[in-house]
Amino acid sequence: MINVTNPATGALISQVLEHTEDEIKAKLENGEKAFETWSSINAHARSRLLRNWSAIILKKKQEIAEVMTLENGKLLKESLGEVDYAVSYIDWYSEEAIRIYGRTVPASAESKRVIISRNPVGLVAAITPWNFPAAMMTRKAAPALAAGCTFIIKPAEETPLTTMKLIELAHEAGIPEEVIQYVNGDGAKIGSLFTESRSVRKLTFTGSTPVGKLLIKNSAQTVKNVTMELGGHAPLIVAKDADIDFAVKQTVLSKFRNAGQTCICANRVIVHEDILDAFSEKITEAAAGLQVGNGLVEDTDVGPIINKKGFEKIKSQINDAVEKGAEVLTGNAYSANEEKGTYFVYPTVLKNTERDMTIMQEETFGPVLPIISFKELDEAVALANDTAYGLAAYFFTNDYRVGTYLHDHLDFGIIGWNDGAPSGAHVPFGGMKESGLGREGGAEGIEPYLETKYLSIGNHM
Ligand SMILES: NC(=O)c1ccc[n+]([C@@H]2O[C@H](COP(=O)([O-])OP(=O)(O)OC[C@H]3O[C@@H](n4cnc5c(N)ncnc54)[C@H](O)[C@@H]3O)[C@@H](O)[C@H]2O)c1
Ligand SMILES: O=C[C@H](O)CS(=O)(=O)O
Repeated sequence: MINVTNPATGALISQVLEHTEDEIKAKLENGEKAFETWSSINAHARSRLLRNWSAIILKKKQEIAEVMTLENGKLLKESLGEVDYAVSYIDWYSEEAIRIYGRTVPASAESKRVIISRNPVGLVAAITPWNFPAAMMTRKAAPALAAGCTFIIKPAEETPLTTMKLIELAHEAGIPEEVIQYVNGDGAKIGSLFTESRSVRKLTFTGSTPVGKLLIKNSAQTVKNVTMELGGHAPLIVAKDADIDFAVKQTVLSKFRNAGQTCICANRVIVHEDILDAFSEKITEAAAGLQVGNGLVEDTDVGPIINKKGFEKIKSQINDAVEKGAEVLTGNAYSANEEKGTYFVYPTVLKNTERDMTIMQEETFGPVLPIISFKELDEAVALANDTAYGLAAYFFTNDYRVGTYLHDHLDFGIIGWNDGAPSGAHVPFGGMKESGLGREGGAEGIEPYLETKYLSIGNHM
């Protein structure tokens, strides 16, 4: 059994059966068999079924959001927002389903004709993280189903309930049970079953970079098509001319969403030396004013850390920075109860950080904001790009030349210019370098679920 607990209280909220190896293999076979029927249903019918799914989820929005907050710990208002965000992917791909175009090209001889078509890859296996249990699932399931693929997912052990609920609602919407399925259990074990299986033609993973690397390696044995949405370490540059108050608001929005546990949270703030004190003072005041507590309580701004492992990583990064000379402007305070298994980190702002500090090199995944200063723009770019990651980056400036220079020189897949919240179903979300492979969302997000086939017809009249 998997014990699902509330990270804010430690209370056991549910127990979920782990699937056996035989059950998982049977589901994979069923998913492969169901592909023939599902992929032959016309795209307009698939589109309608996705719209049904979207409508049914929205009717259950409050219930789903409450379950999400109970198992994830995020604020109820964030869970409500995530349900809308998750549904936006289903809506977007319900429309893309009927816009998967092929084309003809001029043949090389009068007796020939050439037709190029786009076809679903087959059974898609997905593995998703705990931090967005609804959106990370629909960001994969919606384009896969729209393309005509069948789908099986292993949600994170911390947050299986939200994903299980969404799949139950998909069946209620008329999407057949074998077309979209879930399995629960140990990630490593199920990951191996997915990568070894020849029934699975596509593996899509959202999670940490180390696990992503392992899955890419193991997928080579059957040459699987892979999408990897991995770790991040977002820089946030505040230029000399920036509107400081606006930059502070957007930095708080980016940094403290989901208690700092998102892949695109600002992880390093790089501020021009002329405005360093003014920015530091304002961001510290804002961070110190955030309420920490249970996500179900209305006035809470920052919920719990998901587990002890995440909590200890955050603490170790703060301790390392302080030992190497960082100044704590606010935070570096904790509320932990080992017996209950509850862990809270108070919003923390660090100043006088240096590149050699762990917090400047590794993803934090917590409500901690290290600040470093720069003088010339190329120095800011060098600091920002000094990471193995390439997911999201942000900068705040009203100078067109500064903005275009930074856009051109920052090596990140997602860039927010005066925008701390750049995500959406309409844009190709994803990273460069060790932040992953492929994109999810937008026109690009259905491509990973399609194979291109061309037909050359000879001896034509
Ligand atoms: N790029 C994105 O879109 C995105 C979105 C959300 C989270 N993330 C990243 O995910 C990480 C946080 O999530 P997490 O702690 O759940 O990550 P994680 O990699 O530990 O776990 C993610 C999923 O992988 C499973 N898993 C764990 N070990 C596995 C293995 N050996 N083989 C197969 N599956 C395995 C887990 O059970 C879980 O379902 C952060 O690095 C964050 O940046 C990235
Ligand atoms: O944590 C990663 C998510 O993809 C962030 S977002 O909700 O998509 O912005």
